Amino acid sequence: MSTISEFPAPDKKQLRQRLRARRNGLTAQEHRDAAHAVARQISRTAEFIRSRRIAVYWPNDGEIDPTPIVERAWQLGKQCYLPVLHPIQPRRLWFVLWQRDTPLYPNRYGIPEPNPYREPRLAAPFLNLVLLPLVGFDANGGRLGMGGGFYDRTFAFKAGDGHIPGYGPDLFGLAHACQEVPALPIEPWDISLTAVVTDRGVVR
Ligand SMILES: Nc1nc2c(c(=O)[nH]1)N(C=O)[C@@H](CNc1ccc(C(=O)N[C@@H](CCC(=O)O)C(=O)O)cc1)CN2
Ligand SMILES: Nc1ncnc2c1ncn2[C@@H]1O[C@H](COP(=O)(O)OP(=O)(O)OP(=O)(O)O)[C@@H](O)[C@H]1O
Repeated sequence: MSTISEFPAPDKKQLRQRLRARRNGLTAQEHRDAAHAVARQISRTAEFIRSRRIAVYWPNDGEIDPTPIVERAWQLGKQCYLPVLHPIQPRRLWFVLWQRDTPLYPNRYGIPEPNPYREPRLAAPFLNLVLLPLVGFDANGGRLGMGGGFYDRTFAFKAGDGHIPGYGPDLFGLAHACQEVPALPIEPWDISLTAVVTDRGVVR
């Protein structure tokens, strides 16, 4: 019997709704404070300091706003990339360079993204660090995303048969501290995170 199946799988869809409502219930001031606290935590990590190419995201639906860390990265001469929905492969992401003056266009979910045919594009393995938005997390590295499996598919190369340990970017999940839940089911396809960064600290 596998350990995974011994956990009663909580209704992930319901959990997602509850956690999304929770972070959307934060005040504008709480969102700003959390964004700055998370930026401060990230900026101190060895991973951030050594990274030259960092994937971030455009905040959506009450997610931690990465703007303060993007500003910091730009000031330090690091390159930031935004996820772009892959035009052909379902539920995979491309990463496209995002500079101060890069025009952005809403994708099918209304999330702004750069034009992948006009701006430089980077394959996922060549990123050094990826900041990814979480809907929920637990103390054991369990994670809950929007449910599309976009990040799981895009970074599946970091695990499984034939993978090279340490190959590919570090992955930091970003979340409000209030997104923590006691236990999430770990699914076979879940990618493992290097750390979860919240406004309260870094959980490795
Ligand atoms: N800021 C941000 N950018 C991101 C992601 C993300 O989670 N956050 N993604 C991470 O995967 C990718 C896009 N995936 C997404 C998946 C679902 C929804 C979403 O809002 N879904 C709606 C249903 C929309 C529909 O049915 O058309 C919902 O769940 O309410 C948004 C983005 C790439 N960019
Ligand atoms: N590497 C993969 N190959 C094929 N299908 C996958 C892979 N990873 C995830 N999936 C599928 O994607 C779906 C969504 O997965 P899950 O609910 O774990 O998404 P999530 O982790 O919340 O989303 P995201 O990765 O976008 O943050 C699942 O039905 C799963 O079967």
